[in-house]
Amino acid sequence: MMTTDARTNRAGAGNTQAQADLYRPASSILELRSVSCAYEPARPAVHDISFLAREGEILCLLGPSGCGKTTILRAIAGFEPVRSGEIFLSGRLVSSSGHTIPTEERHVGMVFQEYALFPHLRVADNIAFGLRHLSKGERRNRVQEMLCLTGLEGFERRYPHELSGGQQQRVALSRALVQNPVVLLLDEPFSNLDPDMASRMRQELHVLLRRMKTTTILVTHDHDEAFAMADRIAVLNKGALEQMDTPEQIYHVPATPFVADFVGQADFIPGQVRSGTVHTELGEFPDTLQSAEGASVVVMIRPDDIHAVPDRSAGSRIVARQFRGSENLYTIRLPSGQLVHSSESSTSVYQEGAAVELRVSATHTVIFREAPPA
Ligand SMILES: Nc1ncnc2c1ncn2[C@@H]1O[C@H](COP(=O)(O)OP(=O)(O)OP(=O)(O)O)[C@@H](O)[C@H]1O
Repeated sequence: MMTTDARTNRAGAGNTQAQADLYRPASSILELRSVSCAYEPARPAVHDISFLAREGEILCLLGPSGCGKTTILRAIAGFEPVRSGEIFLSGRLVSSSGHTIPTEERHVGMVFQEYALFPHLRVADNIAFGLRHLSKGERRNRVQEMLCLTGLEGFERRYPHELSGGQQQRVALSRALVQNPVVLLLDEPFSNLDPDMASRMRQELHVLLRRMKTTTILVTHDHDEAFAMADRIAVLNKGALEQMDTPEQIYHVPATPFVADFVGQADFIPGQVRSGTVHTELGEFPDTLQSAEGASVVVMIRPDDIHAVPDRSAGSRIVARQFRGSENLYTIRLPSGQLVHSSESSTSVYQEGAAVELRVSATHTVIFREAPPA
């Protein structure tokens, strides 16, 4: 398999004109330019996708089922041809319309939901599978190094069926990482683990990827997972890229109502623009859209920006309390009947029906022309 040097050389190679055409300066490890893929000609599964991943970056593809996450991952791996657009790995053109470099020449590492370990091979042999070109001694050293990094020392002689789900996942990761891939592709790698184990594995993997400085593309439909793992998140909807940004920006400054709604609890309060200000039942907000006088807009507010204070004379009422361990999430009915949410500390316990005054912190409110479809 490849070494770091081979990677650098490959990106800079190209003695003939034909080769030169296939290479471009490696400003990024992975770049997609206006990529579209379709299983059926008339219905693109992903459409006009552009993004790049920098060296060592952990990038999450986040979106609901069927939005095209796996298709993008498969196109990067070379399993899926692109209809139009280009994919570059280390500056090398690997996919374009009518041109697909085979998977085995892309030097990508992959871990799928079901891990796909070889059941008849012991842990050490599973990890060493892609290292057959190395000498026996070198192979042993590399496997030992991975066992140590992933905490699998002592398990090398076990078969996959003798391991827990979390241990199997570590073997799958080791098998991918031991080959020093240009990019590591992870497709919902925690979906087969129970919540506690998934959370532990997320933290372990994060530390490991940081230590190895491995550029990683992680597919998930779970926004908490994306927030916990990613340097940047690409939010997808119906085959299109809605927003690509840091987790904080995605959460606090969503580009579209879909993103706002998908990545966390959000309330959309209707308002009217008068003299550059949006007037709503919850108060006034600056109109960042610079709408026409009298225009109808909605204000997106997160529960952490709405603070509920008990006040017998207030017109809003607590409808429900959801205890979430570190916080209470309250559903509150405004005098108009609209429901909004407020997150309060776990020690602030208010009864159903209690009257509360709502204070909104305007720092993270976002104005949209319309609410997302119900
Ligand atoms: N082999 C296939 N043949 C035809 N259509 C397909 C095929 N694979 C996927 N699709 C369609 O392409 C679209 C994108 O699918 P994809 O698997 O990439 O979505 P996803 O976001 O990964 O979904 P999930 O989270 O459920 O895995 C969907 O509409 C899906 O039905």
